[in-house]
Amino acid sequence: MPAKVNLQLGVGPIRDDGYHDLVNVFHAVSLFDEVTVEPAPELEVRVQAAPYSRVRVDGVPVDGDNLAAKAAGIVAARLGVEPRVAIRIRKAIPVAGGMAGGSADAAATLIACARLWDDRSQAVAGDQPALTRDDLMELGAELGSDVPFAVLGGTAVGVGRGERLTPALTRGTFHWVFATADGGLSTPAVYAECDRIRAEMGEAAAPPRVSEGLMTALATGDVQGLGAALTNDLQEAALSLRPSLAEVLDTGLGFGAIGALVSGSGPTCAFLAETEAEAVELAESMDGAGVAEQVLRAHGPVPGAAAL
Ligand SMILES: C[C@@](CO)(OP(=O)(O)O)[C@H](O)COP(=O)(O)OP(=O)(O)OC[C@H]1O[C@@H](n2ccc(N)nc2=O)[C@H](O)[C@@H]1O
Ligand SMILES: Nc1ncnc2c1ncn2[C@@H]1O[C@H](COP(=O)(O)OP(=O)(O)O)[C@@H](O)[C@H]1O
Repeated sequence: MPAKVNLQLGVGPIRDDGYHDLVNVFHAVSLFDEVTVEPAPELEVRVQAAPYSRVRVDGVPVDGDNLAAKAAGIVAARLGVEPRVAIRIRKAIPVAGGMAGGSADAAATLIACARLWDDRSQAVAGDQPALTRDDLMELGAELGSDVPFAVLGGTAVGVGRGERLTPALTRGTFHWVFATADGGLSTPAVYAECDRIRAEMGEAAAPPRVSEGLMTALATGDVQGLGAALTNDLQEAALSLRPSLAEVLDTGLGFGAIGALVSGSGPTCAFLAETEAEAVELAESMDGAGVAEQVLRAHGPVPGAAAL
């Protein structure tokens, strides 16, 4: 189940329900959590770092608060069964890193549970599959704004709170380097800091619009154009809460990254490289500079969550 980076995160005014209106261009990258779901006497969640991964999983809940457990509950309720499953999560996506690892685990669990409980529901529903991918994306939106994209994958434009998706046309593969940070950032805290800074500056948030330059760069596979078009309205807030990220971004740009930004609410920073070979070089240089907890490499776009 892939991680994501936001190629454009346009944050508009705060809505009555407390969410912000967004233009959120999601891009799924080849950094995967692995989730297995098996029948069990009762709902159970186990979380560990994936083999060869140094992800710190201590902050991840192993009870009903885990997004994967909530996903199992929501599918069970829809199909009229009990959520009696053991969910095992092997994490390679940084936790609370702005790469939507929890959403990836939730998407995987939605798909796995729908498949596991499909037989019973088919008896009720005839030849129709129990739940289509669209149904699962709808259920996912109840779990979190990023979950529908984790089901869909690829590259997509999200509006509303980020849950209403349209796939974007892309050409080719893009190569990324990610610099993780020690300790996560809370998504609500970063949105609140963005509001605080705007209020302090007396700025009224305008409704965000999709960047045409970004869409053209994606459709034509123009890496330089993509690098120039990367934007994140939460970046200033993430930097305000974690000033050390400025040095991380500067270091990557200094080593020749053709674009750099904080991924979503951070603190992971994303760097675009011209080619795979340049990504390897950039990752080595970043590693040597010692400004990141961990340096990871990935490519995108990749498909969304899938049952194997
Ligand atoms: C910022 C983004 C960018 O993709 O993700 P991360 O970088 O954290 O992974 C998303 O907008 C996060 O999506 P997700 O993590 O699913 O958030 P949710 O559970 O829906 O909401 C958590 C909290 O974030 C804030 N929130 C979220 C979405 C939105 N459009 N406006 C908001 O203000 C609200 O404070 C909300 O209570
Ligand atoms: N399966 C899960 N994996 C990771 N975090 C989870 C999960 N379920 C719930 N959480 C909680 O959600 C928070 C944010 O998770 P995550 O999706 O990793 O980051 P982000 O929202 O920054 O992309 C974590 O700090 C953790 O408390």
